[in-house]
Amino acid sequence: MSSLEITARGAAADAISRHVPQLVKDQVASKLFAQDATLWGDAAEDEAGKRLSWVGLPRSSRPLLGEIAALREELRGEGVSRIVLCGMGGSSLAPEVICATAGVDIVILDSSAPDVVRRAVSTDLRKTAVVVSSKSGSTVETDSQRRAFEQAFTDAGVDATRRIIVVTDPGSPLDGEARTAGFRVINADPDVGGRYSALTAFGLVPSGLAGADVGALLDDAEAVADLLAADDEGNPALRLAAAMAGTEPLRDKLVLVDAGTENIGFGAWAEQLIAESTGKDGTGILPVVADGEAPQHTYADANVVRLVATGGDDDDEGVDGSSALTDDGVATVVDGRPRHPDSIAAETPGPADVVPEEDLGDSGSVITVAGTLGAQLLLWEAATAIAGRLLGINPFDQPDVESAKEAARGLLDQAGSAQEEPAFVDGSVEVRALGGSWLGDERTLPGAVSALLSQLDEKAGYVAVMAYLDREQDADLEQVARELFDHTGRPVTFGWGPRFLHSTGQYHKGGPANGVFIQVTAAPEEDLAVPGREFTFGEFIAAQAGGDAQVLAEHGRPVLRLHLTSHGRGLGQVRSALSNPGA
Ligand SMILES: O=P(O)(O)OC[C@H]1O[C@](O)(CO)[C@@H](O)[C@@H]1O
Repeated sequence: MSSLEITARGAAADAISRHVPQLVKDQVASKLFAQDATLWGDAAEDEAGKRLSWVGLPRSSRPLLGEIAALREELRGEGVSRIVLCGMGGSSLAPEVICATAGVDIVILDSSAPDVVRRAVSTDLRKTAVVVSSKSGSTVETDSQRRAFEQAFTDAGVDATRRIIVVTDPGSPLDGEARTAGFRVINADPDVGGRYSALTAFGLVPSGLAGADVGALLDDAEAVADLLAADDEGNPALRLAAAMAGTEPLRDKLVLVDAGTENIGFGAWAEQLIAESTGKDGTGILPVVADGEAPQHTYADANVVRLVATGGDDDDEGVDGSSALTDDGVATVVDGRPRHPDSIAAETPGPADVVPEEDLGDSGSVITVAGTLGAQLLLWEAATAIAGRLLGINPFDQPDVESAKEAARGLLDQAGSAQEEPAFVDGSVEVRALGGSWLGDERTLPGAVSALLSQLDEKAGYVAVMAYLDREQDADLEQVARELFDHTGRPVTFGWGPRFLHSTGQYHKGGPANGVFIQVTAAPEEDLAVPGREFTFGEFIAAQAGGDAQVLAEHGRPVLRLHLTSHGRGLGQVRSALSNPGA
């Protein structure tokens, strides 16, 4: 029996009733799984035509399993007990969730901060194997990380060609370079985009080498593939897509709440999939990852997704617009009675009765999702692609990401040139304000935070905190997202830089122009050279932050740049100012 369950309340249930019949009528599910590239309109057809192979991965990825198992045994035989994954966005987010959920260790290196890279390359090197994953083969963070590891292995007298495994598209720049250098290379399916690549070699190789049961992951995905391809009102992908992107007016803040799911860190993976797929042409769905005890997201544009443990959650049973898989197929619950969609469609052609708004408690729109990780990876990929059709956008391109990379390259070329002068310095924090004259005559850090928050659109806005720091050692900073939410009553996202540039970065620049941005950077304890390159890791991450801030400001977004000249003291000041805005 498959274990995929979607229930919905309020506006989300109403959206399901309103949109799913048409999606069934248009045969969207079966066309998607037949890789029909016309589903998103003419402008998207070319890109979609080379980005749909993921629908077949539960089967087409099977040949990888033997190769991964053999490689894992070979490495263990050589004393390898530590797997490091160098990769950004879709090249590392899935393995992080797969391994956390499987309870196996893996080190994810998705940072260009010198202190973070140094820690990764100088720990247990003799027991370490490194997977270098990059679909394009041209991501500068990943290339720099590889260079650092290659140098470290050489310095330690370890044969790097025995310890570096490369995953990349056939024919990418990295493919050729790695084979020439003698590294093992595993090619991935080129017709799958990064954020849809969880069930390709990008998700499976590092996870399998770390000890996760990737065969079971494919089994769980395969168990629901036919259900997700069915033109049927009980299809969970159709329901989730409608609930995500079909509310009227659109509730475009999708709050992902860990409400007991066994899929650890799932929100961080879904965040890139949803934000980078939908955040363009001035529209999109903003994932707001609310880990832990979620505060009440009761603002009118919130759509709350409760990720519950597989096996269901009795809070919402018997509620309209829900679909639950049972042994005998799919039942949709209407008026508390399990009914097959066919019988419902016959009897109730219009929207099924929606639970009255006043009965919804705090949130006007709630979606509850349960399912194994393998099943949910395929579910959310299908739902996001279908949501793109409902939003009228191409879910397979990321047009605005390149602009930030280009700006970063430009700043690297000027590397060493002094950054623009700060507006002022408060203790150990340099303060810069971009994207308008909103700072006014504020000359304290708390005052600057208040000035930025005064730009926040109270009906549709969000705050994005972007910390180019060490997500292990500075992890506590993430709590400011909750504190800023409590203060503003508006959604707050928190991203570690440059990691978020490959996740929500597209949305920040291409999505609705209603974000206000707080960027935190720091001088490294000690810089680190990038072997063979004319810049250091410290110069690179500073250029990434500067480039992103520049592009955001060019898009008219207000950006508050906070640079710590002394890590400890500066971080304390920033924590205090963000925890008590206007204090
Ligand atoms: O796997 P690559 O090509 O290194 O790209 C990493 C990530 O960067 C992006 O291309 C842009 O953010 C993502 O779509 C992708 O997952």
